Amino acid sequence: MVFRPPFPPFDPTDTSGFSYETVVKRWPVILASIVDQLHRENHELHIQGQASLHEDRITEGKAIIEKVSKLKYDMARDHVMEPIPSDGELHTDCYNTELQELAKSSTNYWFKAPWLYAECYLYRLLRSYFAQSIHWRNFDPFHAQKLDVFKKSGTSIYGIATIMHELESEKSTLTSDPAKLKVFFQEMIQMCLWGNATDLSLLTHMSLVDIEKLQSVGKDMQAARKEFIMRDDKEEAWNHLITVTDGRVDFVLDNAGFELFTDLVFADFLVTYTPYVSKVVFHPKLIPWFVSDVTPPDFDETIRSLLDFSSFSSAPPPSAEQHQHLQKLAERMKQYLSEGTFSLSVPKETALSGGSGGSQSMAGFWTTPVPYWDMEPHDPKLYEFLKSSDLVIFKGDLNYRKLTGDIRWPALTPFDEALGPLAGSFPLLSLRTNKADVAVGLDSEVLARTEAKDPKWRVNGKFALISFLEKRH
Ligand SMILES: O=P(O)(O)OC[C@H]1O[C@](O)(CO)[C@@H](O)[C@@H]1O
Repeated sequence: MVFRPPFPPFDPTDTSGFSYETVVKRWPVILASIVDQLHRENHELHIQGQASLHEDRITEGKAIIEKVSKLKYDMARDHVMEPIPSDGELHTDCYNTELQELAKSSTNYWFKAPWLYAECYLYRLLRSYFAQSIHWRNFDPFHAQKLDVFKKSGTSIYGIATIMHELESEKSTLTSDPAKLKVFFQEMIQMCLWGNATDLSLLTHMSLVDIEKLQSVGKDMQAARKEFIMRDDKEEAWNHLITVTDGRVDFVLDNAGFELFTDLVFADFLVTYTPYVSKVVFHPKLIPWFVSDVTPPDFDETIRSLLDFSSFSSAPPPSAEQHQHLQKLAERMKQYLSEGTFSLSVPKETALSGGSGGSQSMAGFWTTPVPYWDMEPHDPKLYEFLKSSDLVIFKGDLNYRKLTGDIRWPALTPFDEALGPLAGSFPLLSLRTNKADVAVGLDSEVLARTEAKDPKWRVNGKFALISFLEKRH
């Protein structure tokens, strides 16, 4: 039995909502950037002076440019959403069956379809253009963008690596003092939460000396940040974690680059310093997704970049010590990966779409349009796997939208109610900066205060929700 929520989903028929703005402004820009990227790739092949060698690839590239341009045209004119072509990859039926359902209510149009469905459909449709080609099957149109932003994050990456180095020298003090561990755990959550913000000034500097300070004057600092965190379940998450011994944590990943680095650092902290966690599984997406989401090739590249001194630009340039700190941290992550302490939910060498034909692995579900409350009937294997986790951390805004179905829930709706049948299946922590209209589990006073302060709190990325829910036994 699929779950039927009591309210409708967000869609662009409400022209004051964020979904309308996305369809009108954001998606066209994303499509235009793909076209630009493909032109650049084709141009590169030309100027290499080997156009005849790459003729087939160039021709296919032009055909994909045409398809993306037509899509942009159709979208702007609110044309009907075409079925996903049979491209031999995952979920065509799932997307097309839903499209037929939408057709019954004449909502199979770009400006009428539920936003969550339409946005997932967009990335799956784009994938089909590349998947149907011979020479562009393994091409990620967002890869250059992801790498570029990551390379520019050097200053923060070196800063965090040095903090982790300092932590190491105090390991015995830290591991024997749960109060200190708790402070660090909470800081790690903050780092991970704001990891996708461009303004990284919200990152707290962490050292043992600072922890002492945090424990005494911490209230003020937390209060300053609390203003932006509209729901804060860090304490609940900690109280859960300390009941676990040698457990497994799952990260349902969001963005590649700096955000993935913060996820890896949090994971490193959990297994290196706490007795609670001895294994971490990272869940990537199998296809290029929402521009910056982590695919298996991105994951692999991140570890390689962290190990390579020349990867990052930072101002001022890093010192030899900073290089060493990052090297050591990255070596430890690499070791955790090789010994299985860290793992991906798919083999790490997995190509886009899971390789030829696409594999029915545990990563496929994340690129369906299905709200997570229907995870069990749609992907029982994944559901069972997550049920055996000691904590599942859902990163970012899109995961939050899928957890809550991107439904017009009143903001005071309890978090567990908005999760539908998923609630209580496993201990769940959602770390989300608000970039879409849906928000639940809020306190009425916090809501009123925030509304008065910044009416754009739902979508401007300045506010955040840390939502934890325990497993029901
Ligand atoms: O990377 P995140 O945090 O999942 O954010 C993606 C979000 O960005 C948006 O594309 C809007 O900017 C939303 O559609 C989506 O939920």
